[in-house]
Amino acid sequence: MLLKVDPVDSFSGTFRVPSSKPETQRAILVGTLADGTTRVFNDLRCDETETMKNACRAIGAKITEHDDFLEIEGIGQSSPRIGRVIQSRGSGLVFRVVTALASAQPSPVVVTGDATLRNRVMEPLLQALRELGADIESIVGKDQAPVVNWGHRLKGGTCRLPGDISSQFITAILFAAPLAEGPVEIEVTGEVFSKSYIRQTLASLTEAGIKVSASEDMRHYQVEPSAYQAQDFTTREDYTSASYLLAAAALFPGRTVLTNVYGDSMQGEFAIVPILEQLGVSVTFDRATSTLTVDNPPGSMRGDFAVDVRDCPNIVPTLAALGAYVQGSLRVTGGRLTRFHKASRIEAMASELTRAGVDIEVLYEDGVCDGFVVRGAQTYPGGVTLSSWGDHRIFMSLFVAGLRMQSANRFSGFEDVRLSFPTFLEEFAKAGVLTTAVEEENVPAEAAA
Ligand SMILES: O=C(O)C1=C[C@@H](OP(=O)(O)O)[C@@H](O)[C@H](O)C1
Ligand SMILES: C=C(OP(=O)(O)O)C(=O)O
Repeated sequence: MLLKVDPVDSFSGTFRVPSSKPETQRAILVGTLADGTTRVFNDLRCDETETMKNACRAIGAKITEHDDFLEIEGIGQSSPRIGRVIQSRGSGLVFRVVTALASAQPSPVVVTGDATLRNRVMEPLLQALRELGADIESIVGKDQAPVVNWGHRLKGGTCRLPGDISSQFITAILFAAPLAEGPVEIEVTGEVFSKSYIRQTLASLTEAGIKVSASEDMRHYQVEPSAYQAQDFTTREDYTSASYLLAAAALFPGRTVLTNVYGDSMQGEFAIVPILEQLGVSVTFDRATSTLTVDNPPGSMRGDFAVDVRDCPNIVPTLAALGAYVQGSLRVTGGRLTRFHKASRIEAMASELTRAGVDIEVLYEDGVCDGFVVRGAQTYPGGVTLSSWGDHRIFMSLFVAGLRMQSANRFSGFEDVRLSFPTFLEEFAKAGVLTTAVEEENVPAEAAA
């Protein structure tokens, strides 16, 4: 099925931002590894947090979903009692952290995932776990998922990881390190990208009572064997999900209000707020009502803008969509990590937006695609079929880009919003965005070409 989405003349109203996926996933992990009961209020319910819950249940946690909070009975000091096969579906974070945790228990475990996950880079993590004493093998022999962890425990010591492939490798070792028999040191080589996600991990561990320290440049970490302590969490808003609503608000003059917004997030994608301000859009937080108001004056988004995304990788596709309407140019650099995400996100956005008539050029550094420059226009004809490349964030970004085109577009991959933003279509429907699921064979030949 494809989703036909009609463009709109205006965008305004009140919309609810989903709770944070990274915060919810980290809280589930801490609750699982802690002794006693953890409650996670305002948690995000979506496929990828469900995958984390199921993986944690397989580790031995008891997780109950109440109306407005999760209750987790953790496994505490007992070593993880991991089921024989753990399914991480498409979630990089689940696969990487659970693979590391599986190293800290005594019997064999297979960790696997879907076709997308099985294509993602895992070799540096497996290598680092081996340096710490894990006996881990890739079943397909390419150091990718699925893996079997033979369960010879995590001894400790020093491991090395690259900083420019995925911060989730560092997060994974940090979560497992307190369970090792001795202290763990992580040395990161090369530049460290996605630091905001490592900071979120460090904050979760510190609040849980783990003895962890990090150097200022985030290239050196030390973790002592220590116990996770149960606690209550309240999850804040997700700025990657918010970015789609904020970008839509920036495409049309007027006022938009977002709810479930608290304004003190550690997520690097909070950068979408200062970026909008740079583009001439006003953003005001009201802590008393937990809302954010966007006032977009006519004539915003004019000029030449440059953004570095090395600390906010997940808004790269959103920025490409936004850039399609910047009267001047938007130059985005530092996005090289996104080629290791669910899709190669810069290539995906450049390819699909080019098909829609957008002037977007991929920027390469050291031979790898690192960013793009997009020279926007007032509008585009639309009437095209755009692929999500199997990636929820590509679908949501292209959907936003289509809102100001002249005629309806069709998109693949709309079902994938359930991974991170299950209410995406309902929220956009509040602004009058009309969507219709259509059979693929009904697509006119010229649109499908
Ligand atoms: O730890 C996390 O929750 C995440 C870390 C980041 O991964 P990368 O460092 O691979 O970009 C981010 O892009 C991903 O969406 C979530
Ligand atoms: C965090 C994401 O994915 P992953 O955990 O698979 O990297 C995402 O795309 O939102």
